[in-house]
Amino acid sequence: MLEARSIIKRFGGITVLNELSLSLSTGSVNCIIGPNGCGKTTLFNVLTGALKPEGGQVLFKGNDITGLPAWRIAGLGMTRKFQIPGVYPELSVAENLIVPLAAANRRAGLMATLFSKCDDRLAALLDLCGLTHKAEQAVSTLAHGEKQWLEIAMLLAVDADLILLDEPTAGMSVPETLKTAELVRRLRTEFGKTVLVIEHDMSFVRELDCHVIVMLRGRVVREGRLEDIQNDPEVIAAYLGGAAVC
Ligand SMILES: Nc1ncnc2c1ncn2[C@@H]1O[C@H](COP(=O)(O)OP(=O)(O)OP(=O)(O)O)[C@@H](O)[C@H]1O
Repeated sequence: MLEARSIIKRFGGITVLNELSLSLSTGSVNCIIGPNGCGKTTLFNVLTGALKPEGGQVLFKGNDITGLPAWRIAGLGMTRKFQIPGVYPELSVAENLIVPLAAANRRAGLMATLFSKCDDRLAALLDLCGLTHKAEQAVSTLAHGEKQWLEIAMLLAVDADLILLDEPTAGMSVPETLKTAELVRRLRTEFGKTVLVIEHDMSFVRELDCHVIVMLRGRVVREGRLEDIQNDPEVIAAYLGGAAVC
């Protein structure tokens, strides 16, 4: 689905991504962990076209997308969630989902059925984010976690192949975090999506039970199951100067 080859990104004299390489297989859930400032968000910015790299190559579904503008990359099927929920607070939950559903229909050339074709998919998305009973409620009245889940469902509505989530559990309670892990797993199992998540919360990473990618100083230094990497000396040293990862 995605391959990053030797990506270099510098800000002034500082090299933030230092020949970073990674690849994501289609239909996989992947989680990037790494200490503050190691370049995780910068990587998302390069992958999605918000930043141009100084070196390297990004391949998405076999196409070279290096340096393409963000709107082109989004149109090719890569979508991203920021930490702060990007929802329309004055619209209802259902309306928030109908907007991206209609946009997807428009892209697919279904102009005559822009809204009428949304019904089945709307029900599935409301179920995914657990908000069927609040479909007509204004989004401004939702709890923080509910807004995050709604936005993930909105990403699904545009029918992207690759979904990038930047710290989706930030500010969530433990039950909300567990529910978010379940939702992200369903993106793969029920909808066949490829997912790449940045996350600091190790209980969430464990709950996701996915492929873990460890970043350190702008590179990928380890990959594998959480149970395999959590006792790695370099990974432990990267966190809190030696405290265990979990
Ligand atoms: N636009 C920018 N201009 C200059 N420096 C930047 C810019 N964006 C990021 N940086 C720097 O690049 C480094 C990596 O930042 P980045 O946000 O990618 O790290 P991160 O791993 O996502 O951190 P965190 O876990 O705290 O979110 C930091 O030193 C940051 O200050």
